[in-house]
Amino acid sequence: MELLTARKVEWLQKKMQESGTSGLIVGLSGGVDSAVVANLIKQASPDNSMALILPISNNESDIEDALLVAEKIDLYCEVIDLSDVHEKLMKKVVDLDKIKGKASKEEIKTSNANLRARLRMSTLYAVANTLNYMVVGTDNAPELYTGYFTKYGDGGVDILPIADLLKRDVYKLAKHLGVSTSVICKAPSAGLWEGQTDEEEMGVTYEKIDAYLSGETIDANEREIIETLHKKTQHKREMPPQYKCSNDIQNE
Ligand SMILES: Nc1ncnc2c1ncn2[C@@H]1O[C@H](COP(=O)(O)OP(=O)(O)OC[C@H]2O[C@@H]([n+]3cccc(C(=O)O)c3)[C@H](O)[C@@H]2O)[C@@H](O)[C@H]1O
Ligand SMILES: Nc1ncnc2c1ncn2[C@@H]1O[C@H](COP(=O)(O)OP(=O)(O)OP(=O)(O)O)[C@@H](O)[C@H]1O
Ligand SMILES: [Mg+2]
Repeated sequence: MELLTARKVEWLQKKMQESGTSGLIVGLSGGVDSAVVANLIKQASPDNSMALILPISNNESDIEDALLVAEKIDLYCEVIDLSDVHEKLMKKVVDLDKIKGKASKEEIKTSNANLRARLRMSTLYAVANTLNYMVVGTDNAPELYTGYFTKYGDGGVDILPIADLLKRDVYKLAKHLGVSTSVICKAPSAGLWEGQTDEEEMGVTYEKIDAYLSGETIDANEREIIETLHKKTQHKREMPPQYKCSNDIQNE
């Protein structure tokens, strides 16, 4: 874990140097992924790293956990409450003639949830642009493989230092880095609605996705869920398709 930490810290420093950026910023949720990334950016850039806590009607305990993570490693941290902005924007969306009374509750819930992630992304970039920082993402290997992230939301970042880690390795690294038990022990949640947990929404546990990605044998129905999620979300791992006028048409 010590060597892994050192390699990741060196990699972040190299990426900063190559990009000509001056620092690193992460969104801190009170969950384990962002706690690990917060530790890595603090080590990589002690004087030019920061975290933003961006509550949108979040649990008070998550905000407290996020503050504790930052405090423990002396990472500069500020809070911007986005609840009002989110509520106002969402109201304008649901009031559109094309949507009002026509979209289902489920469709609105999804849009409402993903808007949270995209407002956080916009806020992180607003700060990063001002300070010439890079936005550091927190997606891990199972999340990337299953596409369990919001396109251009929490997926909209500049670099992904824990993209290679299985969830079980994120926990190991978190323990090594001294992340508190309250953060490590809570159920992974995107926090996009009350009571949401990653595993319930995906329909498969991180343990099984980790096993699948490690080449271990898992139940056929679980493999099916993982492979379906992966296929359905391929578009999130690629650049948008670009229309190119073919030579045939140009010659016509
Ligand atoms: N085949 C295709 N080719 C190109 N684009 C395609 C497409 N299919 C959909 N799209 C586009 O993608 C959009 C759907 O993707 P997206 O907006 O991502 O939305 P969605 O499919 O809902 O995926 C987000 C999922 O990630 C979860 N999440 C979000 C944020 C954080 C975390 C976390 O772990 O913390 C988890 C969230 O709970 C939800 O299950 C569509 O509205 C459409 O614009
Ligand atoms: N309230 C928040 N404030 C700031 N950033 C947030 C907030 N909620 C989510 N994020 C950002 O979105 C990322 C994706 O959330 P995700 O739930 O996958 O990670 P996590 O909360 O760090 O860990 P876990 O998956 O174990 O809950 C977070 O790591 C964080 O960078
Ligand atoms: Mg979370």
